[in-house]
Amino acid sequence: MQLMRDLWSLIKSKQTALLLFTGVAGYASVAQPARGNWAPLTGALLASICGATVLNMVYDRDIDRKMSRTANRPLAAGRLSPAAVLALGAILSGTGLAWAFATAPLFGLVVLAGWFLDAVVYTVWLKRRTPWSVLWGGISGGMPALAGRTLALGRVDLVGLLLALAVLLWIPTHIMTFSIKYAADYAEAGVPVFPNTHGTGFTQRVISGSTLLAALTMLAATWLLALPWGVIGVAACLGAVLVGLAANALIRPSVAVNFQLFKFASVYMVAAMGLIAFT
Ligand code: HEM
Ligand SMILES: CC(C)=CCC/C(C)=C/CC/C(C)=C/COP(=O)(O)OP(=O)(O)O
Repeated sequence: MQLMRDLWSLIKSKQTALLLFTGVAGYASVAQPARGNWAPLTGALLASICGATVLNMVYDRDIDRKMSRTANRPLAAGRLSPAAVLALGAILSGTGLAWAFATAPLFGLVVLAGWFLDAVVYTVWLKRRTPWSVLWGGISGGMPALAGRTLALGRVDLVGLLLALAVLLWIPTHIMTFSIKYAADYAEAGVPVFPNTHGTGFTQRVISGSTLLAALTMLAATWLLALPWGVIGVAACLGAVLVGLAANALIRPSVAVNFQLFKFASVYMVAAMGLIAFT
């Protein structure tokens, strides 16, 4: 039972679910998909995302041990063998990437870009060196949405790029809010994050600016998709709530207000991508 729980926690289930959902939304945003089908979309994408995440867990086990939030993860706590989990991450990654390339080379390239930016550029190269690592992690996080759209359409288009950009611009709302709350933990582990390197005020200004841009970018995507006006209105309202929460965090900064924004950021992404997927 503990083994099952440990294996489950290796894939950061909530993060993986949201990433996969953005891929589904990108795919479903095309009314009549020209290529591919749901099996490679969900299967190859899920295996690649899980593969990258499992490899991230292996590489980060030393810093995870130093943070109270992550110290009980199975590798950090020594309950699983790094070699075995490395093999699992490699198998998942290999299967997912091979399936993606076999389905459609362009889809494979976008999935590979997401995998590489997370597993290599973010995790191995930048996370311990610079707070700007989140930029590359954010680009990686936008790749599932672009991959889904690209598989359905057979080419990269503006809407796909806007969906990926919306995820990237949403990243500060998602992770910088979180790193304000856990700044001491990150400092302890030696991971540079904006609140520690540039100060909380600067971080909050970046969050507000990029939240506004993320909401506008998502709105532009819904408009280009020619979704019904009512749906665009709902997307605008959701964006307005997100921007309002970010403005509140800027005007009346507190750990609680910030964390409220972190939580709502996930709700916003699910809802906005849901509107795109199911309209
Ligand atoms: C630079 C990129 C990213 C970083 C550094 C990052 C970091 C984090 C961290 C530290 C957590 C908290 C984990 C915990 O509670 O222990 C988290 C949670 C989460 N992440 Fe990310 N993340 C990134 C990108 C993404 C992307 C692109 C998505 C999906 C589109 C995503 C979805 C989630 C979800 C759904 C959660 C759970 C949130 C909750 O508990 O309310 N993340 N992320
Ligand atoms: C198409 C494809 C395969 C895309 C890959 C998408 C993917 C897995 C993005 C990861 C996003 C990311 C950098 C999370 C950071 O985790 P962290 O290590 O900062 O979080 P932690 O501190 O909780 O471990």
